[in-house]
Amino acid sequence: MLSAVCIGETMAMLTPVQAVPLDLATELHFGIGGAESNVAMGLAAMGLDTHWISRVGHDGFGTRILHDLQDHGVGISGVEVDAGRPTGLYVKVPAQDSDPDGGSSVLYYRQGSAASAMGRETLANTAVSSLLENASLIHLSGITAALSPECLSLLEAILTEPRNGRTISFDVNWREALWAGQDRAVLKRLANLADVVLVGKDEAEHAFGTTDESELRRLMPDPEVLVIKNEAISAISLNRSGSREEVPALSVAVVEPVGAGDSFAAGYLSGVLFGLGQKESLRRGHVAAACTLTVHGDRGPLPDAEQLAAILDSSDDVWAAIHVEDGQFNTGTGA
Ligand SMILES: Nc1ncnc2c1ncn2[C@@H]1O[C@H](COP(=O)(O)OP(=O)(O)OP(=O)(O)O)[C@@H](O)[C@H]1O
Ligand SMILES: O=C(O)C(=O)C[C@H](O)[C@H](O)CO
Repeated sequence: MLSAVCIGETMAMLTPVQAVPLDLATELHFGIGGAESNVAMGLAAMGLDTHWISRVGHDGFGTRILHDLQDHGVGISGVEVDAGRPTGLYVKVPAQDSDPDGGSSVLYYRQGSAASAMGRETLANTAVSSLLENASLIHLSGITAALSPECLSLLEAILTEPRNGRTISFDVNWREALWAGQDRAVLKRLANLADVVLVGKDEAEHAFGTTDESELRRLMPDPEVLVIKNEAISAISLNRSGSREEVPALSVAVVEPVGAGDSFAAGYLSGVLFGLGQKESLRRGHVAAACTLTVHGDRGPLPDAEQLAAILDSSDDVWAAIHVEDGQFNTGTGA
């Protein structure tokens, strides 16, 4: 059976209930957020046997994270509970009207968290090693590399193990606040050890100093596939063999962009795992991202299986006419 394993930190997430600056908030909504566990939930929603490897504190935040993941069908046998360190926390402040780029801002309280203490020795945990050994896909991200030197060495250990038929994907997931004063060159090194690399054009500038497609491929020659996402425009996959596929993004009435990259990763990687071609996999990425873009929060529900299949199989003309709003996919053609 195909199985996927995602590794990384998930935090408790607090966000003002009303769209007001944090100091004026009277109520905070309590949820959870973590890029790699978002991917895990997305892969589980696509019908894959999916597991999450991480560490949480022995506290209510950690317990909530474990329950939420289980509720979404993600296996948690590879999660350690650390009695000596807390679960990480972040606060997401919604976009303000005065905000020129309309983005929400994030405050992290994750230094010294349970997950940031993961390291090479995590691989000695028998549940963890057996999940990794049996995985068809292992998904990692650049966020983990920035959490601590121990977390970085965990990624290096996983990426340099013999593959034995496994695929390792690496989402660059640039997070500005985590890289201040750290050497971002490690991201290029890690990416070149992976089989599939995903990066947003906006992130590429920060992480690699360029958004140019050929230059990015020159900097990352080793992965079998490099996927470059360009928000509302398109996503491009560049194969090591030289082939290139570009699929336009869907037209979406965006409510909030957070989590779209994770949903894209889940959709795209589900295609890779099911053995589909690049065009089909990129389309799956766009569809999953569109579902998330039309909701508040890190993940939106997918269309039912029948509609999903119809959208994914649509002609290029129908694809170009699709508009997504409130989680509804409309083609205007009745298709
Ligand atoms: N305005 C938009 N309209 C339509 N689709 C979009 C839009 N913005 C993002 N997407 C979808 O979300 C995917 C990921 O977006 P983006 O290029 O921002 O990646 P990212 O920077 O990795 O995301 P994240 O900030 O979540 O990590 C895109 O490939 C596309 O499918
Ligand atoms: O920013 C991070 O480190 C997170 O993992 C929190 C969010 O869930 C993430 O930004 C969405 O991708």
